Parts: sequence; C-alpha cells; structure tokens
Amino acid sequence: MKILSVEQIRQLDQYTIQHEPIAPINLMERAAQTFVDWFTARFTTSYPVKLFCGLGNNGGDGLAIARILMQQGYTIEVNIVRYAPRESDDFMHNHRRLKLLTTLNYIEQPNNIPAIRHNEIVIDAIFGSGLDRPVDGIAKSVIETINRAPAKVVSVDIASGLYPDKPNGPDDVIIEPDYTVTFQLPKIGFLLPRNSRYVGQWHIIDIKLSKRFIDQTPTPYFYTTPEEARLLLRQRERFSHKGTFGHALLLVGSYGKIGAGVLAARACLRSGVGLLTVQAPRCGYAVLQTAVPEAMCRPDTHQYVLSGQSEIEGIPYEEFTAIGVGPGIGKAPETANMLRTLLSQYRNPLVIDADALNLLAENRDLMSLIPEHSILTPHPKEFERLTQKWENDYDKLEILCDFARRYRIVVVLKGAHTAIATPEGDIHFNSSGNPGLSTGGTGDVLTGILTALLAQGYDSVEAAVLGVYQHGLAGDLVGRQRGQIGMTATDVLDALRWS
Ligand SMILES: NC(=O)C1=CN([C@@H]2O[C@H](COP(=O)(O)OP(=O)(O)OC[C@H]3O[C@@H](n4cnc5c(N)ncnc54)[C@H](O)[C@@H]3O)[C@@H](O)[C@H]2O)[C@@H](O)CC1
Ligand SMILES: Nc1ncnc2c1ncn2[C@@H]1O[C@H](COP(=O)(O)OP(=O)(O)O)[C@@H](O)[C@H]1O
Ligand SMILES: [K+]
Repeated sequence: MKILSVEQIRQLDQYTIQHEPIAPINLMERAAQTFVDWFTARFTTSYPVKLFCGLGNNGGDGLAIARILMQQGYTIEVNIVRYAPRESDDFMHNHRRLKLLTTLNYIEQPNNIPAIRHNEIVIDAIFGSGLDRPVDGIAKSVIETINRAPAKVVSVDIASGLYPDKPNGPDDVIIEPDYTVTFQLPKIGFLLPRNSRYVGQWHIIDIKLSKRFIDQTPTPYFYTTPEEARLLLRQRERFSHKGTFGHALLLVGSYGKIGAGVLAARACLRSGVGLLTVQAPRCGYAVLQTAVPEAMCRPDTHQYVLSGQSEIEGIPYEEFTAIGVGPGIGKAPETANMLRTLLSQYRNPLVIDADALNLLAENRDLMSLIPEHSILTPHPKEFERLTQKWENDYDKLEILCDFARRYRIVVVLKGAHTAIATPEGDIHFNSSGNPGLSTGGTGDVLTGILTALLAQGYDSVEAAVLGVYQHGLAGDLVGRQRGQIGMTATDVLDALRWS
C-alpha cells in the first residue's frame, strides 16, 4: 500500500472530486459515514460522546460525524473550538445542518472547556492534515485538557497537533489518542517511533478516494499489507527437490554465543531452505549437531571464534546459493579477516547481521566490497554505528535511504514497523509484529529467514519485505497464543507459517 504526502493527499481529494465526480460536501459525508461505521462497531450507544472540532475540514468531518451518531441514538455533546475567525465552506455547511438538531458549545476561552468524565468517549476533530504550524491559544488549552482527561480518545484522520509527514517540535502540544481512524492511506508519521503516543492504535478506513490516482502517483514510501505479503509467497511445485530450494551457508557463533547460530539455523530450516551448512567455531560443533541435526556443520579450525578456516578445507563460498553472516560471531581479528575474505570472494547477495555489521562499522573500507543487493539487518544502534546520529525520525529515514542507494544494498532497519530501504531509494514499512519480539535472539531468527529466502531465489527486496513480514506475523501468532511478555525467539521460529 502506498503512503502519500499531505500534498499528494490533497491532490487525491481534488482528483476524486473532479473525476468520480463527487461534490466536496458529499465526500465529507462519505468520510463521516465510514468513520461512524467504524465507531459503532466498537462503542455502543451507552457511552456518552464528547466531540471537539476545529474550523477546517477536519472539524467539518467532526460535525457530520456528530449528526450521524445522533441519528443513530448516541448522546453527543458538540464543542467547537473557536481558535480563528474563519471556517471552511464545508464546515459551515455541516454547522448549519447540525445547529438545527442540537445546541452547540463554543469554546473561545479556557472557562468554556467542559469537564470530561471517565466513561465518555472523546472524538478529536480539531485539526487534521491541514495543520501547518504549532497549536497555540485556546486550541492548545483544549488539547491539554483532553490529554489530562480519563476518557478514551478517538482522533479523526490524525491526532490534532501531529504533522502527518514532517517532524513536530519538542514543545508541540498534540492529542494523545487511544485510536486514530485515518482516511484511505496511512500517514508516514504513524510509523515513526517518536510519534507512538500521538497515534495509539490506528485503523485505515476506505472512503473510496480515486484508486486510479493512487496507482499513478509516485512515492518512495510503502506499507506492507497482509495481502501484498501473501502475493510474494511462492508455492512449491510438485516435482521440486531439495536442490530446487538452494544450499545456504550460515557463518555464526563464538564461544558463549553458539545459541545465536542455533536460532538462525533453525529459522533458516523453518523457512524452506533446501540444504543448510553452518560454519561455527569448534566449541559449537556438538551443540549444533545436536540442536539442529538437519543442518550440516563445518567446525572452524579456531576453538572459540570464526576464522573462516576449516579442517575439511577453506570455505568454497561460491558454491553456496546464499550466505548469512553475523549472529553471535563477535569481533575478533580472525573474524574480521574472515569477513574480508568472504566479501572479496562472494558475488551473490549476502545477509549481514549483528557483529558482522559492527565489523563493517569499524572497518569502513569493507563497505565497498559488499555485493550489490545484499541485505543488512541493523537495529537502530547498529545502524547509527554504520552511519551517523540523526536529529529526528525523518532525518533517520533520509540517512537510511541515502545509505541503501549509495551502496546499492537493502537495509532492514529493525524495530516496530521495521523500515526496509531498497537500492532504488524506496522504503517499505512492515505492518506485522509486536513488542513481544523485543527479546534476545529474534534478530538471529530474522537472519535465518532472510538467508533461506535468498537461497530459494527470491530477489533481495522481495526476500526482505516477505521475510520481515513473516517474522512479525509469527510473533503475532505467539502473542495471541501465549501472550507477548514470555515470548522467546524459539517460539517465534516455531510459529513460522508459510501458507
Ligand atoms: N482524503 C481525505 O483524507 C479527506 C479529508 N477530509 C478531512 O479534511 C482534513 C483536512 O482539512 P483542512 O485542510 O481544512 O485542514 P484542518 O481541518 O486540519 O484545518 C486546518 C485549518 O486550520 C488552519 N491551521 C492550521 N494549523 C493551525 C494552527 N496550528 N492553529 C490555528 N489554525 C491552524 C489552517 O490554515 C486551516 O485553515 C483531513 O484531515 C480530513 O479530516 C475529509 O473531509 C474528506 C476526505
Ligand atoms: N516493539 C516491537 N515491535 C515489533 N517488532 C519488534 C519490536 N521490538 C523488536 N522487534 C523485532 O525484533 C527483532 C529484534 O532484533 P535484534 O534487535 O537484532 O535482536 P537480537 O539481536 O537479540 O536478535 C527485530 O526483527 C525487530 O524488528
Ligand atoms: K483530528
């Protein structure tokens, strides 16, 4: 699903109005009706509703929502925040209609702000995507009152005070909703860590804006929906055999961190690889052969760290369909040498994770050796080591995009809504996953998954988008079955489902 900028959404509205065609006021009515459908499916008429609206089209939506809710039997008190002298035309239209049905409360000064009780639902329609400066004056006082109130808050389209696609200032006053119900497409601001309090649980509602315009409009930002992930998934052919699904190599582990290798190896096998070889320090040999009997194991000549040498022979990197390197490997000089040799010899895309990323950060000259379309999977700290500190989440996205383009690689910046940057400069945000995944070893599982997908012939972007989605989905399944708090990386790999 595409994510458009505020300006593009404005054009999308206009295009829909002209080409559907539909009068602007009817489009507002459709948006309001769709919001009400969402609302009534969650909250019964037993909840009193307090609506706060501004004077633009977000406020106009709010007034139309109030009228429809009233007609459906809800008790609703309407508060109009008079922060400016002018209203939008469609606000005025809905204002005239609503005035005929009920009395309206106008808030011009703090003592007009009503008390909000805990059993009430607040609908926030003060500012929408038209916000163009920090909120101040009476609107600021209203937002502060709502944020202090014990009631549940639902924001229409976007929390009032939050910018959809640029950073807010540190002192900006913004609604902290329980829910955001947004029109048609997600806003990029919903996907960024610093905005978490200003989004709550968010839902997209389809108000039938022009599909053609959306399809034609270029954007670097995408949000992976479950349907899109499913389309990437390849089915197995009847006459396939293990050779069809590639032979992967995982370079993993050091003394005390063989477990990372076990997790990556098991996840790789659970993700459909045909054959798997694991090279680990000698101290990991018995562990790996016992914990992952399906994998072949090459003991490194070094007892405690990976050096890339093996008693069998040096590693014939080029014989493997895909290679994943990093989980648990540490940063010993022998391991740095191994990484250098690997990057110099292997020409297919690699998956590079964990300490392999830290070794890249400490040996910058290695960056130019990375094969094109390799997948790097840093968490934010590893990414900062590879690049630089960022000022805000938007700055971080720019750095991410530049980095992926510059080295022609895929960068999977992990976290809630993992951001996957492509060599072309696009960013795909993930939609699956939950905070239960914030536990040691889940990153190793992801490395195993991505290596298996590369081995099976998925291209790097497909592998990253699909693998990250499936990893999060497995986490969601575990979350539903046994809760998020006790989730382990082993639970996640065991919950992987590929059909
Ligand atoms: N495609 C869509 O997404 C649709 C959007 N609609 C609604 O339209 C909204 C956008 O409407 P508008 O563009 O009128 O924007 P707003 O409703 O956000 O109103 C902004 C108005 O307030 C002023 N303003 C901005 N920041 C201010 C501040 N800090 N203090 C005081 N005044 C400020 C602006 O100059 C503008 O006049 C959306 O959020 C949505 O609710 C719907 O009506 C129909 C379809
Ligand atoms: N709050 C969260 N919501 C969704 N996914 C998360 C969250 N926290 C962590 N994750 C996911 O868990 C994984 C953690 O990886 P990483 O930090 O490398 O852990 P480790 O190194 O311990 O394996 C990543 O895939 C990340 O996206
Ligand atoms: K709002």
